[in-house]
Amino acid sequence: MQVLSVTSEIFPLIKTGGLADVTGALPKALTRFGISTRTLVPAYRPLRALIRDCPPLIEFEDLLGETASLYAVEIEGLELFLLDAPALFDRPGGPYIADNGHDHPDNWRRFAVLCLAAAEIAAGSLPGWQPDLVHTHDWQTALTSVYMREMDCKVPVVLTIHNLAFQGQFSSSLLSSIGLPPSVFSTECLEYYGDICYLKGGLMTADIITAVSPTYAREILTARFGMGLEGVLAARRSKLWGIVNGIDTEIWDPLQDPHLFARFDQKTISLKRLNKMELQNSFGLNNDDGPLFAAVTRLTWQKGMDMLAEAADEIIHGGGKLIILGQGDHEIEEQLKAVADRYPGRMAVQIGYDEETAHRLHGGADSVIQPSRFEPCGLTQLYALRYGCVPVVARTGGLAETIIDANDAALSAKAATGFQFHPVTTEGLRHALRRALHAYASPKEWRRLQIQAMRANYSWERSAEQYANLYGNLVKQPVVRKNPPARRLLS
Ligand SMILES: Nc1ncnc2c1ncn2[C@@H]1O[C@H](COP(=O)(O)OP(=O)(O)O[C@H]2O[C@H](CO)[C@@H](O)[C@H](O)[C@H]2O)[C@@H](O)[C@H]1O
Repeated sequence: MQVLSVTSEIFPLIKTGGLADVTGALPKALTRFGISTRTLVPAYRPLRALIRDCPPLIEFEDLLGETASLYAVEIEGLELFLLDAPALFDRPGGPYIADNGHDHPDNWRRFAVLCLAAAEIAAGSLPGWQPDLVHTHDWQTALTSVYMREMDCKVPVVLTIHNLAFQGQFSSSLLSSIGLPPSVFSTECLEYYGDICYLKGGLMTADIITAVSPTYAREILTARFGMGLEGVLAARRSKLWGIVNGIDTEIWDPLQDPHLFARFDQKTISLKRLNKMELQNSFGLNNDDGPLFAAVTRLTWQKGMDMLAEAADEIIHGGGKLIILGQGDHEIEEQLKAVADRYPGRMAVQIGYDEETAHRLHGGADSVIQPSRFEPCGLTQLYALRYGCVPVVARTGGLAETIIDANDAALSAKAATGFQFHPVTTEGLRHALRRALHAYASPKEWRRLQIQAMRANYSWERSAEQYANLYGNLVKQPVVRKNPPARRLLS
């Protein structure tokens, strides 16, 4: 089966968050089911070197008035189509945000062009290759299925929601500029409170919708987590599935990780201490026996990092230390830095995005904290499990279903892998941190939690099979089945 995945980011080429991890890992995991994926991604400025000496596969003469070229390249086992539209993608800044910290003002146009190119490919524009199925991700690529419907292209489409908070909502006056007829400006398609909403268009026109965990798939049907789209999702409920993300166990492997000072596995977990010391030294923290907590995340309200700023004293007064790596809302960055200034030698904050430090933090920290107010799946807690960090997480979304709380029953069943808290408040977080500090004080109990965490299996194997089954049902091609099919969401 041939699949066209359409995405605005993909690891290792361009990443701002978990979306890239998933779009980079899933194609590799799907190959064992006979599924071959080609991924369409914009040729952003840092990626243009990859196409310098390649001839284009085809030229698009008019994608919403832009000329663009399509290149095929293979990188680290990923087959990519790079869409080179220099006026839209060859510029400074990140995929979504300009150097001035604001969204690129023409994001509506940049991602519409990406979607239109995807639809053209799906409809057969490429000589010798046409996908059996298209897989889109989040609002940036959700318009693909709208364009496909307008072209009467019948190739089935799966749309994955990684985060419903980002919807691609723009003025309805732009409709003709994205080449769509007035008929799509209806509640059945793009219309959303008088505006146009790219994600809604995708939700209404994709054949199947997936959310990145079964819990999140249920949550988004409620007003609390549905972000205004709960009604749309309810209308499409029979097409909505939840499949939990996996992790790339080659890139996130404590035994092979090139970024670690000391590599380890379950048997040699005591070596983790060396990473902790190296980390504490490099961040200017004291090298005492207290537990080292870490957080690697966007510093935003979603991720609850303001709550962590308020609860950090619980860690410090309990004898622990804390390192935070992240960037995001200026206010939360300043709030965290101000707390760190109060606790020299015990708390450090690194503002920025740094893949290597993220690995080192997982390699050395005793615990990773993820106090998200909502979390579709979450990957950091899965990396934490694999690296023997005992996670402290909010009981929401994918966090609720991937971490087994260390309550009495789970402890005696030797199943516990971390600490959950609910309600998701600063007080709730403080309570969970106290529980973690208490557990750390018993080395035997802590070691057991670490080993149980490391035994949890969140590789892509099972989840990729669930995607393969969904694809197989849509294109009516059997795939190799090893586990039961994905759970459909019924009532
Ligand atoms: N400052 C920093 N430096 C280095 N690395 C950093 C970093 N900040 C974050 N990261 C990395 O970015 C990724 C974040 O992924 P998450 O899944 O935790 O959240 P995100 O909200 O981006 O993803 C959304 O999509 C994913 C994928 O579906 C869902 O799991 C998630 O719930 C949803 O919100 C991880 O690989 C993490 O290590």
